[in-house]
Amino acid sequence: MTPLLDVRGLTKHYAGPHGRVLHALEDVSFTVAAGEALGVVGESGCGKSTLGKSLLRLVEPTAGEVLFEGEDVLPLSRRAMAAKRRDMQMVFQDPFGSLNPRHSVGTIVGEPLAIHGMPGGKARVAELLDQVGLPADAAGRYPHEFSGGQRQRVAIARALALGPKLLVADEPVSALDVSIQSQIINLIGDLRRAYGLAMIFISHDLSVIRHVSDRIAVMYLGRIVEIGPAAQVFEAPAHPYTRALLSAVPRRPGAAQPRERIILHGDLPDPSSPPPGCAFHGRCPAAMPRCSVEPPELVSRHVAETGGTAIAACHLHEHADAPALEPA
Ligand SMILES: Nc1ncnc2c1ncn2[C@@H]1O[C@H](COP(=O)(O)OP(=O)(O)OP(=O)(O)O)[C@@H](O)[C@H]1O
Repeated sequence: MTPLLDVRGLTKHYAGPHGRVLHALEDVSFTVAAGEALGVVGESGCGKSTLGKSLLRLVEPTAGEVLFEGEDVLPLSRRAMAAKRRDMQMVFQDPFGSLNPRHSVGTIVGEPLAIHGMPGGKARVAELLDQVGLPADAAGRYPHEFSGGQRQRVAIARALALGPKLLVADEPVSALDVSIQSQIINLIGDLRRAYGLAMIFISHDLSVIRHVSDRIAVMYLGRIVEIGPAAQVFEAPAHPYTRALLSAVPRRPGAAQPRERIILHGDLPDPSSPPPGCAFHGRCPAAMPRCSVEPPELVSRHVAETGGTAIAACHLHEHADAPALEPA
């Protein structure tokens, strides 16, 4: 069956410092099925936002394909792409910057309907506000009258107005108080189920990603280094980078033993001069000599210990007789 979204070799280069090429996104491939939630996680600067924006062409990718329902959206004219955005919507991190302060909430939520000539008007806006848990009189008020969490509800209502099939949520709760974050995460989950929405949920925070994802992609320096079902990635992470990220997340209550904390030394390398070989080798506790020379491919390998399949870009995983990783 054709996946809803099929991303192939997606690459985005920016102009970097001193005339260099900044490799923000490098040869990224994955699929998302209708109704599925893919979490994308990685440190600041690894290319998560560039990925989200590239899918909707809010930045223009340098190379690759973004097949939405089997059709590559990258060659589409500006006009055809604008029409396609009925099906592909995005919610951003900053609920303060992403809403026009001069427009009432009713105008903001209703604008996509008006632009696309969709019927419904005020009644549909009222329905959307109700669905995101805002009072009916919110339509006549302005963004500054609302808290951060309420503004994010407005942004979500606007994104849902056209009945999209895919929602890209880029750090949608990172700017909010922790007490509000779970309310918005629950709201997104409820709406996703109600609308049968597929979602790409971008976050640097694995404990947030865990709650919302069917599958998880872990990014490092512009590439996916591990991807798989959420339970597999959480319970038996295959890539040493994933293991390090997870070691900082408290285990579920009742888990047998705490994870040993893996401290990563150094920073994310400079994406305008990526290291040779595996980009993670300089920080990797399991690095071997070949890691600094040969870039690893994303390969899948059956993990006897868990009975699952790990898909990771790591030389440790290229051979069936590779040494087993310790249970995470
Ligand atoms: N418009 C731009 N021009 C030049 N470089 C850019 C631009 N946007 C992003 N970058 C660079 O691309 C790399 C990836 O950035 P991106 O924002 O996609 O990462 P991220 O994982 O979303 O990080 P964060 O969570 O901090 O936003 C970074 O090195 C960033 O500095």
